[in-house]
Amino acid sequence: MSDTPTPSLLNDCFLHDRDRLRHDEALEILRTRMSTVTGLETLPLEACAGRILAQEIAAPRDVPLFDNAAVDGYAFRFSDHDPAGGFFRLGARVAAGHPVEGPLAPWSAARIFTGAVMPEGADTVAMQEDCRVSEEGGETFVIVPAGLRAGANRRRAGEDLKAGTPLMAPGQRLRPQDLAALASIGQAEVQVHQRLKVGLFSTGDELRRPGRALAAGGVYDSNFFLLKALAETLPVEIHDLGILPDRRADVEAALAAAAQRCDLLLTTGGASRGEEDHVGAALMSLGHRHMWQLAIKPGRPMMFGQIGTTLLLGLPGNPVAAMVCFLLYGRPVINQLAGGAFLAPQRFAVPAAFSVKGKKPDRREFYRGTLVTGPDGETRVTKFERDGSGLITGLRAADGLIEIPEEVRSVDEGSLVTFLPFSGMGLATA
Ligand SMILES: Nc1nc2c(c(=O)[nH]1)N[C@H]1C(S)=C(S)[C@@H](COP(=O)(O)OP(=O)(O)OC[C@H]3O[C@@H](n4cnc5c(N)ncnc54)[C@H](O)[C@@H]3O)O[C@H]1N2
Ligand code: MOO
Repeated sequence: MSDTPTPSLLNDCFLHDRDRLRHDEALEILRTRMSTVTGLETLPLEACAGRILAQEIAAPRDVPLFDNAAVDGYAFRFSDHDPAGGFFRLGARVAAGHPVEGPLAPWSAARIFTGAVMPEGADTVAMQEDCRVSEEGGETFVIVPAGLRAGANRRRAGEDLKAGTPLMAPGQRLRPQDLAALASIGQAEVQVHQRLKVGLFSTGDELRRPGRALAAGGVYDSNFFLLKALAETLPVEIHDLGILPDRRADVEAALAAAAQRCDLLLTTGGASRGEEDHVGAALMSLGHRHMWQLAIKPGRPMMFGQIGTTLLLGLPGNPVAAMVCFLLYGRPVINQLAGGAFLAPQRFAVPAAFSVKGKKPDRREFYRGTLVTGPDGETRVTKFERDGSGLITGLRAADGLIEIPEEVRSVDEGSLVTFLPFSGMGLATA
C-alpha cells in the first residue's frame, strides 16, 4: 500500500448519531486512504473473466479486417443494379473463411455467405430469400429485387474497431463482452491483477457451520456463506478462517496469523460494544482501528483498521447489517485494493409505495426494497415491513436497498426515494 491510513479517527464508544462518522465521510476515508495492493500476472484470456486489467490495450488492426457479407445471399455492384430490380449472371462463390477468387466480373453477382469476404467491386448484398435464381441457356441468373440501398447488408472493415483505437485501460473489470473484444483483436493473454487474498472470519461462541449439531443457544453461521458469495462477485481468493470463539486471546492470535497471509481480513460479529465483542480490542492491540461506529442503520458497529499492511473490515454480526455493510463499504474497498475503481452502487430515483414517520435524524438508513408495478404500469418500491437486522427473509425479498439520507425525518407515499438495485452492486437476480 502506498499510503497508509491515519490512526484512530473515531474510537469513542459513547457518541450520539450526530457525532458519529457519516456514510459519505466513511466512504471518503476508505477511498482516499488505500490503494492497490495486488501484484500482476499474465494469464490466458480464458482465465480472465472478472479479473482487473493491468495494461493499456489498443486495437492493433481493424475489426472486422475486411468488408464482408452480413447475410447469406448474392453480392453485386450497386451501380450495375437497375432500381426496378436487377438481373445478374451468377459468378463466383465465396464462403466465410475462404479466399475470394478475384474481382467481381461486370454485371455479375457472387453467391456469398454471412461473414465471407466481399469480392472486389461488390458493395451490396441481396438476401437469398428476396432473390430468385433461374437457369437459361445453360447459365444461372439471379434476380435481385428492387428497393435495396447501396451498401445494404455489407459490413465494413473496421466498423467494430478501427486499428489504433484505444480499447481498454488499466483498472477495468473484464466482463464477458470485454473478453470477446480482446479475442476479436487476437489477444491471447493479458496482464491482470492477482486476486485479492481475503480472509473471512465469523466470530461468536454461538456459531456452528451447517452439518454440525447446534448446542443450546446455538446459531448457524449464515454470514460465512453470505460474505463468501458476496466477495466472490469480485476478483478475490477467499481464505476460510473459520469461526472464532468469544475469547480475546484467541481472536487476537487468529487475526495476527491471518494478517501475515491475507491482504484484507473480513470479520463478522463481535464488532459492537458487548463484553463478548473482541474484534475491536484485538485490532487495537495488534494495529490500529481507524474507524468504528457510523451514523448509519443497519451497520452502526462497523469498523475499519489495519494490522501491519493488512486491512481489516469488521462487519457487524447481524446478517442484514453484514450484507449492507459489505455492499456499501466492502465491495468498493475490495475492488480498489485489487486494482480497480472504488465502486459506487447504481442509484435510481423511484416513487415510494410506503411511508415512514419519525425516522431518527442524523443517520442514514437503508431499508430492504422490492420493486413493484402498480396498476398504472409505474414502477414503485416497497419497503420490507419488518426492520429487524437478523431477518434474512427481508434480504431475500428485496431487489435492492432504499437509501434515506440523514436529514430526512419522514417519507410520504409517492415521493421519490433513492433505490440501489442489488444488480447494480454486482449481484445476480433470483
Ligand atoms: N449495547 C449495544 N448493543 C448492540 C449495539 C449497540 O450499539 N449497543 N449495536 C447493535 C447492532 S446495530 C448490531 S448490528 C449488533 C452487531 O453486533 P456485533 O457485530 O457485535 O455482533 P454479535 O453480537 O456478534 O452478533 C449479533 C447477532 O448476529 C448473530 N450473528 C453473528 N455472527 C453471525 C453469523 N456468522 N451468522 C449468523 N448470525 C450471526 C449473532 O448470533 C447475534 O444474534 O449489535 C447490536 N447490539
Ligand atoms: O447494524 Mo445493526 O441493526 O444496525 O443490526
